[in-house]
Amino acid sequence: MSDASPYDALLLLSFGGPEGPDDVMPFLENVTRGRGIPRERLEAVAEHYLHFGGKSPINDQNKELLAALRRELDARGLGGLPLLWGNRNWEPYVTDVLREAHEGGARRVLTVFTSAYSSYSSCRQYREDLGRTLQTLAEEGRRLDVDKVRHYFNHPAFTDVNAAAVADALGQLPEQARAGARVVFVTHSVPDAMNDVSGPPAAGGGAYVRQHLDVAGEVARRASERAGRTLEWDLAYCSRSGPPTQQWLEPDVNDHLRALHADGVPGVVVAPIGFVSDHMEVKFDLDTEAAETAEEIGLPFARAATVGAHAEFVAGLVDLVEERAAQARGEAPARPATGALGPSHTVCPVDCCRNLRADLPAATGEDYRSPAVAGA
Ligand SMILES: CC1=C(CCC(=O)O)c2cc3nc(cc4[nH]c(cc5[nH]c(cc1n2)c(C)c5CCC(=O)O)c(CCC(=O)O)c4C)C(CCC(=O)O)=C3C
Ligand SMILES: [Fe+2]
Repeated sequence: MSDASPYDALLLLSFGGPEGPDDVMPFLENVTRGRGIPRERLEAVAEHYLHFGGKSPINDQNKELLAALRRELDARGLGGLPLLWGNRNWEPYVTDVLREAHEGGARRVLTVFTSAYSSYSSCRQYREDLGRTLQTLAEEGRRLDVDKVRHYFNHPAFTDVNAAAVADALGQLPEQARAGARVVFVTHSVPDAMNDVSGPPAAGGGAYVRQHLDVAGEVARRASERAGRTLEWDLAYCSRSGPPTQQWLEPDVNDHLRALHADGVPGVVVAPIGFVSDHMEVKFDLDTEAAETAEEIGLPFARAATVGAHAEFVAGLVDLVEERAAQARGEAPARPATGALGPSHTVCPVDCCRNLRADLPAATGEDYRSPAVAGA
């Protein structure tokens, strides 16, 4: 019998995205407030959204994931566990969602981020969103506690579903491009400085890249087994922003495709392991821009699916919910992980994925102290 106690609600915490053309600029202002993104970059990114009718794909993808999570929870006898959805940058905003949950009786909420890796952008910034929310609710006299599931980049469900997707995409390449095809794993670029401080300080930083390399190697190994031959692979990056003076992780996927073509590689599978669903970065930066680059140079190109709401991935997330709940009850559940890094920490250590701009309260960390509750 499944057990999610001591948690009384589960929250999917995500990025948020615009629902139509009028939302695009206000959304981008929410995302970039105080972050020093050049105006030209903002205008270019607004065009990406407008190219798709001003609507981000991310909200519908989250709704699909929520429906799949609901089915899996119900199937495991967790039909009574409320499932919530909140975002950082667009409605439904996480503060509103947790306020309403508190009103409905929730006191201890477990969260799953729609992001699998360690870094300020992919982990700590969500923890700060929760920290700010708990501060707001405390000022309103509401006490709520939150925890999160561990990073799932190396959970077997994540690596397995990605490996099947790579093998499928390989099969979509024209016959003559298949044998020597390269797998190009892609993730979101971040500033070098952000990568340098990613993960627990005790591990020496650089966790963002290290985790991706670990997943890439494991996914390639599993996809090679499926394909019956050893697949060569690289890691490339997309969606660089920020001023040109700042160093971000490279190579850019477009540059890398050109370099592979120049080396005589006959085809590529582009596998966006850095994304859990087909976000705008996947739809625009890969399916539109990188696909155009490949077309231009005559390089056969197939894009591997993201995990999305795949049943095996969803089951893995619910396994992680059960695992975290068991830990919260003082039990020692199995913590499966693929690759060389082992299961990630349960509670983020002090200065994990440090914020280089400001020191803000970040919930679900070792040094986090719940704010004083007004009137308590
Ligand atoms: C590591 C990472 C993830 C993966 C982890 C996770 O999933 O959270 C991610 C996700 C996402 N990023 C997204 C959108 C944007 N990110 C931006 C800006 C930035 N992202 C960064 C990093 C990441 N971002 C960084 C270092 C910046 C620079 C500014 C800053 O330091 O904050 C900007 C501003 C314009 C621009 O400069 O591109 C936009 C519009 C969307 C929504 C997509 C949709 O609508 O489908 C999603 C899921
Ligand atoms: Fe981003």
